[in-house]
Amino acid sequence: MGCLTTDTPLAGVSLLLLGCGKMGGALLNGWLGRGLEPSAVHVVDPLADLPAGVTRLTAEQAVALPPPDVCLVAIKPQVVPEVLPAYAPLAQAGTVFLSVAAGKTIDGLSGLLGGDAAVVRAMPNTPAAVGRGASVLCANARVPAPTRALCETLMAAVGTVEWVDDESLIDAVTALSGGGPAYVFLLVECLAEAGRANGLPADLAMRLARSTVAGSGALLDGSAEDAATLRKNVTSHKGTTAAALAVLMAEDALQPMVTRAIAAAAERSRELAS
Ligand SMILES: NC(=O)C1=CN([C@@H]2O[C@H](COP(=O)(O)OP(=O)(O)OC[C@H]3O[C@@H](n4cnc5c(N)ncnc54)[C@H](O)[C@@H]3O)[C@@H](O)[C@H]2O)C=CC1
Ligand SMILES: O=C(O)[C@@H]1CCC=N1
Repeated sequence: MGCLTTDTPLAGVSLLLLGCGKMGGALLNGWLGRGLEPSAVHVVDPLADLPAGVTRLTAEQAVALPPPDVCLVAIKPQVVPEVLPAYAPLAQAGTVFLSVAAGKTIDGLSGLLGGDAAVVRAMPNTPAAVGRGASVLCANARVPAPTRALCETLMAAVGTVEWVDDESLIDAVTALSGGGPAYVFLLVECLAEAGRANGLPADLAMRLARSTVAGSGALLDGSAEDAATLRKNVTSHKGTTAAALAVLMAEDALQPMVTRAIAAAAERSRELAS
């Protein structure tokens, strides 16, 4: 297993990526930016553009090489059942499979890898590309403590990490933080469109929407206050924000809609298990 140090925690870790699209690529960019050596990374992905120094392999080549410390599974959930069995020899040789595939359960993944694989199921999000991801991890009993620590080190290198023992929670995690960046970006789009509808030039509205959401995220991140307090700090008594929040916080407005959206995503995650 790769040697971990606090200075360069990713130095010496060997990695195989199955899939280097939006999420696999975001994680890889984050890891390379934090000291992972490109020469220690092999990727099986027929289509993705790869960063300089990273080697592309076929599945046959990947299983013929010495087993990597970690195999990241970042292919679409729908192709996992047909793709994963070819990598069973790596599982038998001690590689831990770190899967970010939505919905795919630890038992299901382990079964595709021969039945007794060490599997960590993770749900990250794309801000990992800039070191600001949020991941939740869950491991099976076959993952020894040092391997668990290695997976935590990898995910912690690109953002916050939390562990859960109850794997069923990962469906709601997927709905909230896995897809969460999309909802925030939609808010930017909605703000920009609302600004345009209220008379602003479209490009100015989009610039204001982007910097308002990014700035609010930075303020939230650096603040000891909770989100409700930061919201109240903006809201003057009988002022303009209060007028907007009366619409957004009406009984049938944003909260029930967001709760329904998260429930729909969690249900889709459960469906993707099979
Ligand atoms: N995009 C996101 O924000 C997040 C995605 N995920 C999960 O990450 C996984 C990947 O999703 P995305 O990156 O969004 O999809 P994507 O379509 O961008 O990437 C998938 C990649 O897999 C490659 N691929 C297809 N067949 C392959 C094979 N047989 N062997 C190796 N590579 C193959 C494709 O060429 C593509 O580059 C999914 O399981 C998804 O649930 C998890 C958290 C967030
Ligand atoms: O939309 C999806 O299924 C994946 C999982 C979380 C974010 N993207």
